[in-house]
Amino acid sequence: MLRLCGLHASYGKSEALHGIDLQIGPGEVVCLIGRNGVGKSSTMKAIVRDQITVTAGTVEFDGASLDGLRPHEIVRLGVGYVPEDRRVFASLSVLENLRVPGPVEARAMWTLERVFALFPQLSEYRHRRAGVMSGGEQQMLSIARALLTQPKLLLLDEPHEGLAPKVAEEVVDAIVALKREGVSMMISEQALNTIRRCADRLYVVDRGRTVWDGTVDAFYDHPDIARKYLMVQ
Ligand SMILES: Nc1ncnc2c1ncn2[C@@H]1O[C@H](COP(=O)(O)OP(=O)(O)OP(=O)(O)O)[C@@H](O)[C@H]1O
Repeated sequence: MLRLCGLHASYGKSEALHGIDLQIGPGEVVCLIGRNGVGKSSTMKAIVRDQITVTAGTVEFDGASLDGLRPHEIVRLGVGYVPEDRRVFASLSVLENLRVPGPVEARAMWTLERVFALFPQLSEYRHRRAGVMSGGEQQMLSIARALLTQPKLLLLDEPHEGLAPKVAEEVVDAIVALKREGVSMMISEQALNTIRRCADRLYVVDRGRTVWDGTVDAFYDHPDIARKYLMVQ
């Protein structure tokens, strides 16, 4: 479904990714893990061409190269993106934010009714301005809006960053529900309990490169990997 090969990418003249290799199959949930600043967010940005420029390597989605496509064209092909900063429109209501992706066909996989069933608070607050909602509610809104683009693959960048533990747990519950629905996801994640609940496989990123990948069980069988690449040095 998604394949990154030898990906290099830069912010202006500053190269942030120096060789990312990864793939995600249909229905798979893959977590990117690694210390702060190693390139997890940049990998997602490189896939959707957000702020960063791909300078070498390839990104293929459903067998076709994403080279030369603009962000909205990549979304239209089926890559949903929930950025770390959520980017809800603060002055618009929940409902207006959810209408941003455009009209949804009645037989689409994700309709307003279905995203409201996943996030009942959004239904309750549908006329509330997004800017006055809590961080957790804004995160749910950002995920719901991405689902309404009918993604085949959802990229979630640190989905519960900065949220209170109870709200963070609700967001993780929603991710688990999406996994049960068969939604393919790439999640930038630091919390090991989330990884245990959601991930099929992991990629460890270090200094702009993928340095290890394997199943969650294999990761826990190799504590040296966590010591080397995740502990603060
Ligand atoms: N908009 C930007 N302009 C210039 N450099 C950037 C920008 N965003 C990130 N970087 C740099 O790119 C490198 C990778 O950052 P990135 O945000 O991808 O890391 P990360 O693994 O997602 O970390 P975190 O968990 O802290 O978000 C870092 O050196 C960071 O300073």
